[in-house]
Amino acid sequence: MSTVGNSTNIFWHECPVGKLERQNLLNQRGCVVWITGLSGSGKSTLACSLGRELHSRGKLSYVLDGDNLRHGLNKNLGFSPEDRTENIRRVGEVAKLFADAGLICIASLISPYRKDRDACRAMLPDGNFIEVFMNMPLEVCEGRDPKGLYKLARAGKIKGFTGIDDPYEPPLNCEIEIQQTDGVCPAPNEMAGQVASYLGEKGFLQEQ
Ligand SMILES: Nc1ncnc2c1ncn2[C@@H]1O[C@H](COP(=O)(O)OS(=O)(=O)O)[C@@H](OP(=O)(O)O)[C@H]1O
Ligand SMILES: Nc1ncnc2c1ncn2[C@@H]1O[C@H](COP(=O)(O)OP(=O)(O)O)[C@@H](O)[C@H]1O
Repeated sequence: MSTVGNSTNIFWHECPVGKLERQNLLNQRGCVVWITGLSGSGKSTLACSLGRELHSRGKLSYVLDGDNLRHGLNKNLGFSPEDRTENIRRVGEVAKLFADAGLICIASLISPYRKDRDACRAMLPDGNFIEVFMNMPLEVCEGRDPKGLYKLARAGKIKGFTGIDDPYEPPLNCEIEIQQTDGVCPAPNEMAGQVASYLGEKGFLQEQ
């Protein structure tokens, strides 16, 4: 195809070393673990704990954290619905490249809109987008409030804060759900273990 989006007269260049060869080199399979949930639900905590767990098993992963990416790649974006959609689209595209590189890419973003997450899922081969829903009640997230943002949002000092005056659409068909048992949240290493077990069962932690 020579026209894509606003680009005309462009051509795809195939490289001689492909995804399969990279995966064989790494003895793993590339995929995207997409962690979604409210601010304070534990997305970054799970992402880091999973990264550590995979590293200890000799598996190469990389964390794409929403907050961090807004310091660089996405620093021209705010929190309007359009900007959030563009934020998710860009991270979806980057995550797809990491998965193609053979890595286990861990993306942790609020990603509040279902259609945006589904668009990222559609970028990847079937089964290679693993959606993890941090299903923590708003009261728990607000009670943690490590950055004091809920307090500011309640005081009207931040407008359009997810869960307060901006929507969060929970996944309908996620692969993994992390939730409390009897009001207790699983410890970070338990959450990471749950995701790592899923990756193992699905064959991502070995070459094909
Ligand atoms: N209005 C508003 N709503 C939600 N969050 C806000 C807002 N303003 C700033 N923040 C901070 O930005 C972090 C979320 O960035 P994301 O890129 O993950 O958001 S999104 O996916 O585009 O919705 C989020 O980080 P986490 O707490 O780690 O989720 C907040 O620290
Ligand atoms: N499983 C957990 N158990 C107890 N506290 C947690 C857990 N996960 C996260 N936290 C705490 O909750 C707060 C928010 O976690 P964080 O990972 O920054 O959330 P998010 O990235 O979704 O905003 C932090 O203070 C963190 O230490």
